[in-house]
Amino acid sequence: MGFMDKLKKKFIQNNQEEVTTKYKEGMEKTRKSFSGRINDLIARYRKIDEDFFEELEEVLISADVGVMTVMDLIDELKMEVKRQNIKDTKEVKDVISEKLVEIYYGEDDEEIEEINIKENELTVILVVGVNGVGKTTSIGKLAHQLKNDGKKVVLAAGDTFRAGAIDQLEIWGERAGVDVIKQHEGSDPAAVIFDGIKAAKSREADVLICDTAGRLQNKVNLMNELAKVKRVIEREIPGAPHEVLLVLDSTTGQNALNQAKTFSEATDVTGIVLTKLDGTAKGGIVLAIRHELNIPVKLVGLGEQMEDLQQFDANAFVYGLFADMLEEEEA
Ligand SMILES: Nc1nc2c(ncn2[C@@H]2O[C@H](COP(=O)(O)OP(=O)(O)OP(=O)(O)O)[C@@H](O)[C@H]2O)c(=O)[nH]1
Repeated sequence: MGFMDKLKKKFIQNNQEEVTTKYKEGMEKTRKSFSGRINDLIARYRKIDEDFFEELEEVLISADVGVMTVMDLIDELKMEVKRQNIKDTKEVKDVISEKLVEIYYGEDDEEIEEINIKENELTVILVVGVNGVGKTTSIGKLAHQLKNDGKKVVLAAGDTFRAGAIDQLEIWGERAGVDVIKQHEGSDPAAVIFDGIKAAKSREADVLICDTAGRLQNKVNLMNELAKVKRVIEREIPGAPHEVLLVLDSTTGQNALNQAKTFSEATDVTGIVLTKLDGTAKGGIVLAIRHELNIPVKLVGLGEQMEDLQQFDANAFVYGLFADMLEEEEA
């Protein structure tokens, strides 16, 4: 049984078909482009040779997989093709799917990296990222999901810089049915977050999600602002923040990678929220982020609905990428 068949079986056994459907739908653009180009390659090359690998390399790079990641992946593929003595290009697609999962998880045990939510104590999540990437939307969706899981959630409107950011967060708070702590535009973000902590404590909340402004023009300012916010949080709650989530827009490709570099230099980013994966044909960015920056992707945006923010699962991701392979077989 091939890797993709095994994946399918595993998802069915675990009653996770809903997850695979979300990924399949959300990754349609990437699948059509990426998998389509690989199909085209396979049709043109009967035998696996150097030229085949060279073209495959181009396909992977143009899907934003990242040059370093692609090099490693191609090396792995070459070894595996030799080891299994694969001659037929048709079989190679299954090997690619397997290696993509392996390259994502790297040396780690294959394990989904969940958001770190503490039991019986207040969890503080700091959310950073530049404007327009889907930060507010993602905070709203996360709040909604945590609330559905039975958690009491409070939001702190720490983006006091962008006009309208506070109102927007309030709208999401209303939608999700959670409290939003705010001050006026232009006030000190650290002060808002301080208020948020006080409120979360007195209301016995389980999770406090803090929005922040993401001004990138000046790295020193960004660093200072984030450091100040973190100091306030650490002082009030030892061991917090429990997560620093960086929101990136997957449609921005290399820019997203550059933002990740800048933010991880400014603060300890513990996880990535990758939005708008449904809006790009270059979903390979997930692999580049993980492999080249070594920061786990914890959540992905697969659409505009509340439930479309999904925990990242590399197996489901690869399943979404190559789902047409299984349908071909079934047909
Ligand atoms: N299709 C799709 N759209 C998304 C996703 N996440 C966010 N969006 C959309 O992206 C747009 C920008 O999102 P916002 O949350 O308003 O952007 P922003 O991050 O608030 O800006 P800041 O709060 O200033 O950082 C909105 O129209 C969202 O609906 C996603 O995963 N898929």
